[in-house]
Amino acid sequence: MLKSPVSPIVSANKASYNPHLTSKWVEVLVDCPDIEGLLTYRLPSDVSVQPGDVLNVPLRNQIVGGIAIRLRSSLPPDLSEDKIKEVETVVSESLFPSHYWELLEQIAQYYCTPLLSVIRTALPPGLLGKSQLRIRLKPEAIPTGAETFCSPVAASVLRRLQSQKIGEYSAIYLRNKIKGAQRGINELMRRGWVESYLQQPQPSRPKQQKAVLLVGDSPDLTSRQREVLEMLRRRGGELWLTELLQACSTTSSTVSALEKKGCVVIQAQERLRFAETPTQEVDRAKVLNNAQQNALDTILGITGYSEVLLHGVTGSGKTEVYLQAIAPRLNSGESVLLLVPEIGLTPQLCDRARARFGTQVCIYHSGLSTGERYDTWRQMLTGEPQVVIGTRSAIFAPLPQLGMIILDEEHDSSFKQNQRLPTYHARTVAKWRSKLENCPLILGSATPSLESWETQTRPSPQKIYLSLPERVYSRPLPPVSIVDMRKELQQGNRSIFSQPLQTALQQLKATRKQGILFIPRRGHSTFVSCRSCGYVIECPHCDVSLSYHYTHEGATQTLRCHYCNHTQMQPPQCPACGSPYLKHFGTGTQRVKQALDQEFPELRALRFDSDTTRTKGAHRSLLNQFTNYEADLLVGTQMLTKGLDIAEVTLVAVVSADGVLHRSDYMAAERAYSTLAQVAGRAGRGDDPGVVIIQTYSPEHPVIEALRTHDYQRFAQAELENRQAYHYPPYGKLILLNLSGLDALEVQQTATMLADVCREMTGENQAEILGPAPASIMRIARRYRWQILLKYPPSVGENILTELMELYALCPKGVSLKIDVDPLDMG
Ligand SMILES: Nc1ncnc2c1ncn2[C@@H]1O[C@H](COP(=O)(O)OP(=O)(O)OP(=O)(O)O)[C@@H](O)[C@H]1O
Ligand SMILES: [Zn+2]
Ligand SMILES: [Zn+2]
Repeated sequence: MLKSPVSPIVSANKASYNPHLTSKWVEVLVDCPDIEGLLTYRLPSDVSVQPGDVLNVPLRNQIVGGIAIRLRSSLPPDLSEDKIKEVETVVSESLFPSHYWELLEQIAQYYCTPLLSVIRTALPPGLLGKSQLRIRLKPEAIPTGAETFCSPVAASVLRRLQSQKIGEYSAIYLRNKIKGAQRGINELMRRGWVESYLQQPQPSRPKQQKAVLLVGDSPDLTSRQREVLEMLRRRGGELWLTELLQACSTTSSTVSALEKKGCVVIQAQERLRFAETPTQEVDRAKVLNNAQQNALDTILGITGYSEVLLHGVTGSGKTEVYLQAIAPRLNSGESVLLLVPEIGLTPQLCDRARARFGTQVCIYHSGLSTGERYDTWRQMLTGEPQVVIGTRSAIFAPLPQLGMIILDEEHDSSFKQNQRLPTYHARTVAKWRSKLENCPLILGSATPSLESWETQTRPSPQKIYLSLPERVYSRPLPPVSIVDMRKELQQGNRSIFSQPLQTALQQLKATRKQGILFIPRRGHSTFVSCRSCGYVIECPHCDVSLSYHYTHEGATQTLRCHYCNHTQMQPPQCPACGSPYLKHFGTGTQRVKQALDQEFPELRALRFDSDTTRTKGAHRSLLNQFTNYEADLLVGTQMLTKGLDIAEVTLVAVVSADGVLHRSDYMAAERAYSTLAQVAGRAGRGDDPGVVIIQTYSPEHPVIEALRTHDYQRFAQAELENRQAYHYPPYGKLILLNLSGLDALEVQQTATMLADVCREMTGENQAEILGPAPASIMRIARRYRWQILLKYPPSVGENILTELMELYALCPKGVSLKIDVDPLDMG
């Protein structure tokens, strides 16, 4: 167990210890963006509070929402008792699932992050701000003459509530109208005559719309009103108000007149969250093949926690196994978390899940608006069985009855947060969470991360390896041919496309099949340099060259920084020597598309990269165009590697593998293998067999060799041997300290100082401390960057984590420190 860097949360479910007997104070996370830390409040003697309860507390003459984080039996010395205000009410008890706070605390400890930052990452913004406490009568519990039993103030609250037909008011209203109302409310609650509840939020505007429902008829209607009813009847008895008004060219007063006559009901309804989703067909479970059935049976047989690695080659039907494993969980009232690397890239998965489970599917990711995230959260808290499909941050989904966690494409590095604290990996958090919840964790991939692979090599009853070695219907994996681009050049071929690729492209049109061209980079060219003096145009704010962007004939030629997004026009001459001869090096998606247009004008190509998919729904619409055969080729970056299942794709070509092969960090080979194997896996998923062509200047590279033979195991084994030799993960642990600041010298000096502190802290033998050294890109967005890498045996790591927290306090104001535990991006 980790030592806690902060005083531990009193866990709500430790029955042996009753915290509110000894605790007089509670630390509260208040819903107020400009307040950084926790605020301390006094606990009223008659109120019991547990961590995780939602409270109302006074703040600056207002009552605001807050979450009880920690109970305290004594005050910190710097707080004086008379300054402290009292908790107003408990709005909602145990809003969060029981192990939720333990999980957050574990994350804070492991990722060297203040608990508060973890909470802010986990909870959607405004969770508390929008919650409004309402008080309602429980008429069945109120005896006759109730008023005479209670205090005057309670009686006046009671009367006020009874005066209202629905018997309820917001707490704020009552407090405004009745002096001392809170005391009265508390008393009524104790007597069980009223209850409080959190008002459901008003869902954010675009989703809430007025619908008109046809409910009856009436003999005295105007002809206009009849028309409206007739329209409703013809359209199935239900229409959005706006559509109805438009269809009948009438005004809302006509419709409200109809409502008064009892013919229609106007109702605010939630417009389906995914308005862009086409209406779903119902999808039934497929008959599984033997390997799938075996995997499913094993998963269904698991009780409690187990870590399952579902290793299925591309197109082996992993998704079908997930879906069939989810169904019984839902039926037994449990919920399931299905994490995917990027939601925009998996419209197919979301559609399939919706077609199977309908409205029980809930999509959660950080691209949702604040309102949408909030609504989805509230929906999850209800405890209704549901499948939450989401990205990394959905691991924090507050599902009360969690029955299973699935990570699809578990090898994908987007599961790791590397920008902000906590730098958590959703897979690591998923392991903790499924242990806490005592439920299975399914890790699915065609190219498992070496970490997950290695875990399986150490047998344990709670580790299960399942393999789907074949594609569905025993379709073959596509043969992979490697093209040596050096030879192409020798043979005088200067095109981006090798001879074999040209032939394949020509056949595509003839056979009416489709292809995918993978290019590691977006933009046109990676850099622009001067032919006369060699000057390379760089970003003014970062130490990187600018990429050349040129989308089509006649478009503006711009230069853009892919790190800070600085954009400028391409200068007409070299800024250094004035020569007009600037050359574009490297090949990006735009350039490939242009070359295609020139060399294969009969092929229609669509560009699929982060430049063309910036707008909401763009992924889906581009993929729709492609599946509707409005294009022959999809030309794109990394995005192509994830989950595309398009039957007509028979050709996959990697235009240049070198861009992914040659990177300097220890993960480079693993990342290259999985990226290229995943792209290759898009070919031949339908009835027609596929082919894969990989163009490279390094055909002898071991990654390329392994791809040629689809031999993941051999690749994994060889790569693990490398890792072991150099004590890299999974045989060693890494922590990367990233420092950055505007003042180059200050950053460097701080880095030197921190490295010394680390050396003292960890002692000899325990850890290897590498650096300080400038980051591989030393300046990004004007900030200078230095790094220190800690490398240590897995066994000693956890004590270090606690001590590392102290480093934050050592940094001067101008230098920010980010501690990245288990870094994947060494940049
Ligand atoms: N038992 C089955 N019978 C018929 N078709 C199936 C079966 N299982 C899966 N399929 C279909 O096979 C295709 C590939 O399945 P799926 O997308 O689940 O593969 P996958 O293993 O997730 O692939 P990848 O990892 O490459 O994305 C899908 O179109 C799916 O509908
Ligand atoms: Zn020049
Ligand atoms: Zn820049």
